[in-house]
Amino acid sequence: MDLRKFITVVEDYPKPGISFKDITTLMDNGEAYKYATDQIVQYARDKEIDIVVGPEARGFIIGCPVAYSLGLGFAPVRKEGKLPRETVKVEYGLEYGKDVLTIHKDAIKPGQRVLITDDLLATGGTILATIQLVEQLGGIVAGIAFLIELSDLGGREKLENHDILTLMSF
Ligand SMILES: O=P(O)(O)OC[C@H]1O[C@H](OP(=O)(O)OP(=O)(O)O)[C@H](O)[C@@H]1O
Ligand SMILES: Nc1ncnc2[nH]cnc12
Repeated sequence: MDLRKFITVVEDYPKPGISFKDITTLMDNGEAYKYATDQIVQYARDKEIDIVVGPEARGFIIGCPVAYSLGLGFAPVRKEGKLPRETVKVEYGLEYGKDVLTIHKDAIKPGQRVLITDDLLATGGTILATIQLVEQLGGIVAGIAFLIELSDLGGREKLENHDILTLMSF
């Protein structure tokens, strides 16, 4: 299936010069959403994953159905102030800003193998921060899966020591 045709490109959103890749037109198509989810599940199957982790908000949309399908749990990475118990945190840069990501301190046990999911790899800031959070807790990043890679923003180069899957690129 050609997943690219389900992505809507919105120019100059949320700021002039940004070409926004809107995944909602993939998610609201049951066949395309299932196909994309199944591709990631297939990628993860032989990696002996213990838990799926994804950053808010769009990492949840990708990671939760993958975790469900693999029969695994999902641990959310959230922006600061959103998780109620003790967290670890890391500051990171975005294509259009800066923020702090957190995860519950007990979300991952040392030695657990983690699949990280997100919708899109741009500069790689979000995913690098997520990797740091997982590793701070002693988790092993066994795979990282995205729907979309923006190939001009250098994210892939920052992840060169990791096993990554992207389902389409722009
Ligand atoms: O590779 P990067 O340059 O870090 O950019 C990619 C990240 O940016 C978007 O999330 P955003 O922070 O906009 O949050 P949202 O999912 O809550 O909209 C997107 O969902 C990725 O997580
Ligand atoms: N160009 C883009 N489109 C959609 N989400 C993004 N997150 C970071 N850059 C993005």
